[in-house]
Parts: sequence; structure tokens; C-alpha cells
Amino acid sequence: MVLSSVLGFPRIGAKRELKKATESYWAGKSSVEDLLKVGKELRAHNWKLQKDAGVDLIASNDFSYYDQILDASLLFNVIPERYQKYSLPQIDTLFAMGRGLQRPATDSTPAVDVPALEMVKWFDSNYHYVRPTFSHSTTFKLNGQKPVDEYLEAKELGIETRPVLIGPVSYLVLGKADKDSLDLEPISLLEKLLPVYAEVLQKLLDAGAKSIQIDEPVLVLDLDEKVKAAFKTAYSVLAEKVPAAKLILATYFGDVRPNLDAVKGLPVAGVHFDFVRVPEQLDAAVEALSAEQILSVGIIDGRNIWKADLNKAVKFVESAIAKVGKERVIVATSSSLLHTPVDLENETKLDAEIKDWFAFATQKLSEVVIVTKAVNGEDVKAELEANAKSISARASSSITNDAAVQKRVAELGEKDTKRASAFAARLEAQKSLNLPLFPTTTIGSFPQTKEIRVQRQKLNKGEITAEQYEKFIEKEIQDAIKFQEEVGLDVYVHGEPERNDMVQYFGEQLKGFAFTQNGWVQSYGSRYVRPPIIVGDVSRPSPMTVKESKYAQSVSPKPMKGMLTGPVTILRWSFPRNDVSQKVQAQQLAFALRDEVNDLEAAGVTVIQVDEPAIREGLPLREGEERSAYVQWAPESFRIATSGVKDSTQIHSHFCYSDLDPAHIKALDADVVSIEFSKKDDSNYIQNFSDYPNHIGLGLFDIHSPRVPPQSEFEKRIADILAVYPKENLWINPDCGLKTRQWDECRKQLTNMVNAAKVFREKYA
Ligand SMILES: CN1c2c(nc(N)[nH]c2=O)NC[C@@H]1CNc1ccc(C(=O)N[C@@H](CCC(=O)N[C@@H](CCC(=O)N[C@@H](CCC(=O)O)C(=O)O)C(=O)O)C(=O)O)cc1
Ligand SMILES: N[C@@H](CCS)C(=O)O
Ligand SMILES: [Zn+2]
Repeated sequence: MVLSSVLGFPRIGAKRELKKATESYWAGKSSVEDLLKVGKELRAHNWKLQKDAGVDLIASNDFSYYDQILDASLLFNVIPERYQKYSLPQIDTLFAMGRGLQRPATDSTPAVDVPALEMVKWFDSNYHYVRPTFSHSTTFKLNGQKPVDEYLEAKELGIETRPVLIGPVSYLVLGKADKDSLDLEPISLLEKLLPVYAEVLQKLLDAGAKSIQIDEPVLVLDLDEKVKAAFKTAYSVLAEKVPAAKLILATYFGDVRPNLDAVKGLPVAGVHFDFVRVPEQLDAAVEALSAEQILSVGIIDGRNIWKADLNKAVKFVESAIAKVGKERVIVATSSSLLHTPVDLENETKLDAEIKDWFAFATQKLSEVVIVTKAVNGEDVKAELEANAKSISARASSSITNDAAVQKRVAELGEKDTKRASAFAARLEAQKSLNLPLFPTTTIGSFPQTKEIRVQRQKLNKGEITAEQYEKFIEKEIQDAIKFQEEVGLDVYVHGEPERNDMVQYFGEQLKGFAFTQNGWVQSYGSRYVRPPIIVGDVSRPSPMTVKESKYAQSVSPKPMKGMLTGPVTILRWSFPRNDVSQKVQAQQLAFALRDEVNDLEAAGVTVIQVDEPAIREGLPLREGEERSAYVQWAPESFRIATSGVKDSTQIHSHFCYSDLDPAHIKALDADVVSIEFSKKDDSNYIQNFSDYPNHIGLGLFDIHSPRVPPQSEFEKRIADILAVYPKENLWINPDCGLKTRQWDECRKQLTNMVNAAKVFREKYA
């Protein structure tokens, strides 16, 4: 009989219970026991939901208080000395590594001052993981037994689960060398790490685990021979040490074919493939498996919210069964459902026609079960018929097509993708901005305080009028400008108080989008997003940011940056259509933004920033045609959005959370770029952008952390940068926006940053 399986379920809770409990604990408003209780309740709820839906193989250890990769670092005791030395309770060490910790000494405890570990994008998603950080002195030992505890916790509730672990090769490859050990190749630590994996597997076996999901997502990346060979070493050692462990090796988000030689012959019970992304890999996958190995067929999309075409999915699974037989097939989600919102039932305001097209995590459980039942010969005729109706209703809906938008994209020409002059001429024209050497600025957002969110909630509930809300926002903008005057910045921002989120805000104003009330997805730690959904051709019915930017410009004579999110980032951080290419969706967004950029300029805004932090995450995971096409169309859509302005209008862009390729940044032809930098320990990274021909600001402090770097630390960073970059090109700014900080924190951070800039300005005056 074919079994159904789910690779992981969102842990945040349908009402964001985990966020509320975690932030309350951080604020000292509740105890660790309160937090742990919420965690336990969420796990129980999620397991029961899956069991009741009829899922056979339910994941455990998919829960985390911050990030599952950080959990693995704690489990293997990969805790750099700078955190170990404080001997904090385990959960506080976890949070210190995730978000940094700075607190004064008390009578009984010493002062703590430690920055966070680096946080980077999880493959091509908007989830961020905390990068394991290794040094020559790293040793591994089992620290607690979270996977075993959670397996037993489920068992006590009468629910048999399949524990999930990140695999040893991926765990190392996704990590990095610490700043004191830059010559270390993490994969060289494999043999030291494996005994600890074996210990966890043995403990899981002893606890009764029948099979274990071991995630090796790096198998969808381009891997060098050393890493490929590591799979054989790793899984042979584990099979030898724990022969009874039944491992299902899970890959997701891409094509495993180029690495199948590394998978072939591994002593594992089965392999999971993402056939939503790459259905074409079925034959090769089957061919790579031995006659006993299980094929886990990832056929329900873990990365998007569209209802699956169940009839098509059934056919696909049947074709897999025809190749390997029923006994060897499992029906599964393509990846963990972590990347999808929890429950569509909580959406009461969605247009009924559109709502019928979606499936969130909870609905996807039923999808997996229906497909499984169908291939097992159970009667699901009614469900399959209802599904076919929804699929064909969407395909023929008038909501998806807009002839005027399609015509504009079809007529796209070179004139739409190039600034009027080259950078040198633009720089000359931009002298009218009268900027000093080392201009200081921020990236856009200022603290999104509780007060702002409450006012927005009141507006949404109709408890205040649009005029009252507008007045409130104007006051926030005034305060942000006053703050920037006091701190002494050079180029101001309005602070983005009117935005719930830098993508959702635009989605809500653009035609062709749907948005949710409760469709939260974890982005990192306790920070969540509600990705808007692109349901049809996109256009801009009216200006989106001009009112606020114009108001801000009227309050101060200083240059004020207009602030937009770029086409690629809006696309990447939304749930995209699956019936139109990403390129066309980006071009449609780009034209909508071009109109906005031009309107801002017409309103007197002379500096306009168009953020593209997701441009790197959109890069196809492997080298090849798709990637070559992306590096053309992604920067081109940025240029469509920004090239309609005069030479004297200064275009900025901003990037964060990724290891960028300088060539991709150059292709945007922005006048000024700001790049997250402060957590890049590798001193060679500083060189990466040294031939960036236009102006650049390398982020000087980590905005995720409340930590305030002293002025001397800023000076040291600026001096390091100046050793590589011409002083005329350099801007002084933080890593990213300050929306997650408190005002008093960013006052201290920015004051030290501005004072450090002044030291250098005087030095070179
Ligand atoms: C810059 N980043 C972003 C990414 N993706 C995005 N889509 N947006 C980004 O900004 N990816 C990379 C990075 C890092 N990621 C994030 C993601 C999310 C946040 C963040 O701060 N999220 C907020 C939620 C923002 C939001 O939508 N707020 C709404 C709703 C606020 C709310 O909770 N209201 C309450 C009522 C008021 C109250 O009592 O507080 C309610 O509804 O119950 C809004 O402001 O209106 C988060 O808190 O998680 C940062 C970086
Ligand atoms: N302008 C945005 C960019 C975030 S990536 C902000 O400051 O929050
Ligand atoms: Zn950013």
C-alpha cells in the first residue's frame, strides 16, 4: 500500500502563537516555562491535525523556537566560544546565537555582549537560516536530544512520527568557517561529525522510530567532487554504525540529476525527490534507485499556495508506481510546508472565486491524502471532480488576463531599459544634491512600533477614519525626520511607517494581486510575512507612495529618498502565478514601478531607492540556461523600473541576506547601492565589490540585533573598507532597514555610525 507523507508543517501557529510567546519571553514578560508550554501545544496541535487528515508519515523535530538549522548546531554543540563562555541556559544560548545578546551585569550575572551569527537565505526561499559556524577547534558532541524528545512527545499522544534531521553533508556545506579559521573547509569536519549523528540515530531507534527523514537539500546545488564523495562516506559510516536505521534521504527545491552519481548506491532506505519543481527527473530518479529503495514522490507543492491539479498528480504517481511498484512509492509534499501559510479557512475576506484556487498547509494535507487514496484504489471520485472544476475555473477566469498589460510588455524595447546617460554624466548632474564626502543615510524603514501597528489595525477594523490614519502617519514621518536631524544624517528617508511590509504594501495597491488576513509565513526567528498572491496580469491603478514621499519632502530641505520595492523582490516575496513565466511577471511589475518612479520624480523627489534584496535569492540554484536567462531578465526589469528618470535623479538600490555576485549588481546600473555587509567575516568578501563602478555603501551594523557597536568599531570597519574603496565612492549606512529595532536602539547605533563618518570626513577635508 502507498503511504502519504508530509515533510514538515509550519510551526508558527494559525494565530502566530509562537511569535507572541517568543517575543513576550524576550521582553521579560513571561517565563521560559510559558514559552515551552506554547511550543508543546503547537506541536501537539500540528501532529493531531495531520493525523486527523489521514497523513501516514508525519514529521517530528520540524518544530523550532528559532530555526531548525540553529537547533542542529545546538544539538551537535557547534556553539562558538563567544557564546559558550556565558554558560547561559540552553534556550538563551539559542537566541543569543540567532539574534545576538547585549545586557548589563547584574549582582549575579556578568554583562553579556555578543553579536548574532550570520543569517542567510534558505536556498531560493524567503526563509533565513542561521549559518553553522565552524573553527579549527570545533568538536562535536551531543548536547541534549531534541529530536528524540519530540519523537517521544508525539508518541505519548498516540502519534507515531518520522523524525526529521538535516543531513550531515548539507549541515556542513550550508555552514561556514569562523573568522579565526578562514582556511577551514567545513566538509573536512565530516568524519568528526558522523559519530554524533550515529548517536542521535541510535537514540531515535531505541525510542522506537521506524524511519527517519534525513534532509540533504544541497543535492540540488552544483557540488564539487569532494562534497559529492562525502555522501558516500557519510551514509556508509552511518549504515555501519546504525544498520537498523531506516533513512529516507530528502531532496527538495530542484533537480538532483547532476548529482545522482552521489546518491546511487547509498545505503539508505529511500530517496525523496521534488517532482513539483522538476517532474522530468522521474526516470533518472527511478534509474538511480536500487530495487529495494523507496521512491518518495514530492507532488504537492510546499512552496506555493495554488491548489494542486490532483488528477494530474494522481497520474504522475501512477506513472511512478508503474516503474517501481506500489510497495516502493510514498506520496509526499514536495518540501516541508514551512513556506506556506497555515490555513485557508482563516481567510474570510478573499473573493470566493479566487479563494477556490488556493490550498494552504492545512488544505495540502488533504491533497496528499486524496492522491494517496486514489492510487490505492479508494473512492475519491467526488474530491477529484471538485478539484478538476476549480482547476478549469481558474484556467478560464477573466481575472487573470489584462490585454493592455500584455501589450505593454510585448512592446518592451531597448529604450525602456537604459538611462539617458552613462554614470559619469549622471554623477555630474547629481552634484546638485550637494552631498558631503561619506554621505550618511539609512536604508528606509524606521521602527515599526506597537503604536503604528495598532493604528493600522484600527484603520482596518474601521475604528478610525482614513483621514485620522493619514494624520497619524504624517506625525510619524515628522518624528522620523526630526530624529534624522538630531542624529545628523545627510540623506533622509520618510521611515516607511505606512507600510505593513515592503512587499505586501505594494501588492495591496497593485491590480492583479490578492492578499490574506492571516496567511503568515516565517521569514526568520519571530519575524513573519504575509506574501501577497499574484493572481493575474499586474498593473498600477494609481500612485502608491507619492503622497507620503511628497509630504516628507515638504517637511525638510534635506534630500529625501523615495522608497520602492523592486520588481524582482515583489515577485520573489509574493506567491507567484504558476501559469505565466517569472520573467513576464517581473516585466509587468517593472512597468507598474516605472510609472511610480516617474511620478515620484515629477513630484520633486530627487533621490529614489528601489530595493532589490531578493535578486540573489531568485538566481536559479544551478548553473545553466535558466540561470543565464535570469541574469539577463532580472536586472533588466530593475532597469525598466528605474531608467525613465533624468540624469539628475539619483537611483539607489539595496541588497541584503545573500552572497551577491558583483556582476549582477553592476548590471542594474544604479547610481548608489547599499549592501548588507557587517556580518561577513571573510575579509576577502570586502574585495568583491571593489570594482563597482558607481557609488556604494557597505552596511556597517547588523540591524537584526539590538547590539550597539561602539564608535571605535565603526571607525575600524570604515578604515578597512577605505583600504579597498576610493573615498569618493563611499556611503555610510546600516546593513538594512531598522523596522525591527526600537527607537532608542537605533538612536545609539546611528549616532555612533554618523560620528565615525564625521571622523573620516574631517580627516579627508
Ligand atoms: C527585509 N525583509 C523582508 C523580507 N520579506 C518581506 N516580505 N519583507 C521584508 O521586510 N525578507 C527578508 C527580510 C527579512 N524578513 C523580515 C520579515 C518580516 C519582518 C517583520 O517585521 N514582520 C512583522 C510583520 C509585518 C506586518 O505585516 N505587520 C502588519 C501586521 C502587524 C500586526 O501584527 N498587527 C497586530 C495588531 C497590532 C499589535 O498588537 O501589534 C495583529 O494583527 O494582531 C502591520 O504592520 O500592519 C512581524 O512582526 O513579524 C521583518 C523582516
Ligand atoms: N527599504 C527597506 C529595505 C529592506 S530590505 C527597509 O528599509 O526596510
Ligand atoms: Zn534589506
